[in-house]
Amino acid sequence: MDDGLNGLNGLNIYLFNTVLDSIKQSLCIVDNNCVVKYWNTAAETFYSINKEEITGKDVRLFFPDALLPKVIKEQHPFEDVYNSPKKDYYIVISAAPLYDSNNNLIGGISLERDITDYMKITKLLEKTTDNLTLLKQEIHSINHNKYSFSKIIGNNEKFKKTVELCKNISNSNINILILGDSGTGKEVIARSVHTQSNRKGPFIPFNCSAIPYSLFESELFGYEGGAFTGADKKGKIGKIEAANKGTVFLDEIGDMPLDMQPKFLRVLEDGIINRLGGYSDIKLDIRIIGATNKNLKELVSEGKFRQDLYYRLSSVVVELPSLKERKDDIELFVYHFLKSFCMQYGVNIPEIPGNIMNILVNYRWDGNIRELKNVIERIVIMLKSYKTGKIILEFLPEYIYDEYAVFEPEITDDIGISDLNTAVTNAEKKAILMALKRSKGNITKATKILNIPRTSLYYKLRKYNISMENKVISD
Ligand SMILES: Nc1ncnc2c1ncn2[C@@H]1O[C@H](COP(=O)(O)OP(=O)(O)OP(=O)(O)O)[C@@H](O)[C@H]1O
Repeated sequence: MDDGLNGLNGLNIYLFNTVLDSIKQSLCIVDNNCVVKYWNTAAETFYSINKEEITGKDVRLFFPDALLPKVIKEQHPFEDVYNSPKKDYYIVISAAPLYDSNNNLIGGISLERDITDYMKITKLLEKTTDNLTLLKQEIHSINHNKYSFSKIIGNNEKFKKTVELCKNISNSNINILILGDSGTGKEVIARSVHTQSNRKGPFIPFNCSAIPYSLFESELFGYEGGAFTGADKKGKIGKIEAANKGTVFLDEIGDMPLDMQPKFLRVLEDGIINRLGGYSDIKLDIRIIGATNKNLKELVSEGKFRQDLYYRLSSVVVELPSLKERKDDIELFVYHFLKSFCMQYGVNIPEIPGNIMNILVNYRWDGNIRELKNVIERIVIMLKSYKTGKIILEFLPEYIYDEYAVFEPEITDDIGISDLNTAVTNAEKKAILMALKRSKGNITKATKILNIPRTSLYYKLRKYNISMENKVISD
């Protein structure tokens, strides 16, 4: 007769132990009083509890929340129950009641799969996925908010006040007129206002001076199918309509043709447009930002710009200072653009020599920030191609360095009477010095003036011990 777990003896026990110890999962067998009858080697290793220690004892003494007592009580199997029996360890338990041949409950068995490594990898994966999501969001926000007030550079007080004003009115629907010379950042400001406004529609720029008169109306207001010869049969929406729920940026607004201005005034007043060749009004939700480097008031007095349009446009007028009015920001811009172009071109960020920074700070910058940005890009490109590792004066565009280059060698007329060889030598030295003076120390130009190869000039400089130390432009 089978007496359950207590019926295991001799060979049976030996075989039983060998089989169960070869299982890689932790295994525990208890009798119907929850007393441990078997504890395999894998369980010993995982829980650091010896067989001798636990066998014959109530499993609840070691594991108060063990699953086996529940299995025995409910006589119900459990499969793949997730548990973390100790910190940073994870298992999946399956447990079932055990019955003898007469179907009497004799105990329970549990098998535990160690999934710690799997859980660690899963957690790592989750973390990596989270990081990836964050990075994606970051990239999205960088790409979509390429223009935002936080990216606008400038510590100049006048400029900071202007930016503050723009920030404050971003959220309202008020029209803005931005005044400033070319390259002072009018479009950057307009785009930042749009980003900050949270208007759902797009930012549509339109340059009033870049569109031929014949296309102006159809480009800005759109047209109905067949409105004019060559027009698309389906018609086309104009820039203003395309910016519905967003912002239209009208650059060079002073150049808007006079006969277009009443039509545009209607957009400003009622948000209504009529496509070219169309009869129905199209109501839009539009914010207008205009910009110009011209004196609009003067254009009004000359009759080139409608006064009512001017007043309507200039609810808020923002004036951007030119770069020479914000000299205190030039160094900041230089370092900002240097860093960003070095990253773009894969060049180590170099120091800027004091004399070069001096030139950059004192230059006129008629083209404002755009011009400065282009000069810094040029410097970085030269740095990359010439692999000098440092910025030299010749990297500056010629029109800038010519203005600042100085080379004042001492040229004496007192050659004196001497033998012919000495006289020829002295004359040659003088010619070289004068050529260098005229070329402001530029070797290439001096060789052209002297009509000799570059190598010859270098040879003669050494021969006559002519130092180029006073020259601002290095060669
Ligand atoms: N405050 C600023 N911070 C960083 N970059 C700027 C700033 N202002 C202008 N820039 C850069 O200078 C360049 C010229 O700016 P933007 O096109 O806005 O000038 P603009 O006044 O609209 O010129 P234009 O009248 O010729 O259209 C752009 O490349 C822009 O990125």
